[in-house]
Order: sequence, then C-alpha cells, then structure tokens
Amino acid sequence: MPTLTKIYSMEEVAAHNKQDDCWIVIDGKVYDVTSYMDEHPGGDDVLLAVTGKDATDEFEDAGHSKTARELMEEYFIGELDEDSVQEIPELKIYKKEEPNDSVQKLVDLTKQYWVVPVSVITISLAVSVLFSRKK
Ligand code: HEM
Repeated sequence: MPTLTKIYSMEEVAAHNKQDDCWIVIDGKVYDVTSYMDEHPGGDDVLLAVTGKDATDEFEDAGHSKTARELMEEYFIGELDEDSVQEIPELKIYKKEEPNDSVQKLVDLTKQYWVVPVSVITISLAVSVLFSRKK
C-alpha cells in the first residue's frame, strides 16, 4: 500500500520557528527537529536560523556524516510544496542602450578628426573666392 506523504507549504513550515517548535527544510523535505534541538552537535541556533527557508546549502556546507543523514529520517514529517516557495526574481541587468554602432563610430571619428572637414570646407571656400575674383 502506498504511504501518504504529507505536503507542507513554505508558509506553514515557516510558522514553526521557535526553540520549542522548529521545522526545517532540507532538499525539499520537511523535518520537525524540535526534539533534536538540544542534542544537535551543531547547536540549536543554527537550526533556528534556517527556519522559513531551504536549508540544503547550510546542511551540506556543514559536511554532515552518513550517520547524521540516517538520523535525519527520524525527524522527517513530509515534503515541501515546491510551488509555495517564492523565488527571488533574478536581478535584471539593464544594459545601457548603445547607439547604432556605425553612427557612433562616425561621430567619434568626426570628434577626433574635426580638422579634416573644417580644412576641406575652408580650402573650397578660398578656391571659390579666388576663382570668382579672377573672372
Ligand atoms: C534533521 C537535520 C539535522 C540533523 C539530523 C543533523 C545532525 C548532525 C550531526 C549528527 C552532527 C555531528 C557531525 C556529523 O555526524 O555529521 C551535526 C553537526 C553539525 N550540524 Fe547538523 N544536523 C541537521 C541539520 C543541520 C542544519 C540545517 C545545519 C545548518 C544550518 C546544521 C549544522 C551543523 C553543523 C555546523 C555541525 C558541525 C558541528 C561541529 O562539528 O562543530 N545541521 N549535525
């Protein structure tokens, strides 16, 4: 006969965040560690600190032994409703709108070599003045 696993929302789990009533979530599974608080070799404060969120990373970072992982099963009470976990929206990187590349290059070149067009215009004006005087 299939066993019925209880599903809890993160909101429900988060409500158990006290010394005498503490639930934690590791790898999508919910554990009621209330009776383990005083015995936990890592201390009760670390367990309290991870209530209301997924503690998988913290649990793995502590490098728990095989024995610890087996012990966990004693405190398993159900699974987390993944849909209830509010994802932190990824930070959107707003890229500054770059103006059209070739237009920008032309503008840069003009700024850099402004002497060229100014000289061309001056010379053409001088030549046209000279020619008009000769006539
Ligand atoms: C049901 C959940 C948990 C169980 C059954 C458990 C069990 C244990 C056990 C048996 C140890 C001794 C070392 C070992 O055998 O690996 C330990 C150490 C430790 N645990 Fe946990 N743990 C649980 C959850 C957590 C969580 C969620 C955290 C972090 C937020 C944590 C942090 C630590 C730390 C930092 C140590 C190292 C203590 C030391 O050696 O100074 N544990 N845990």
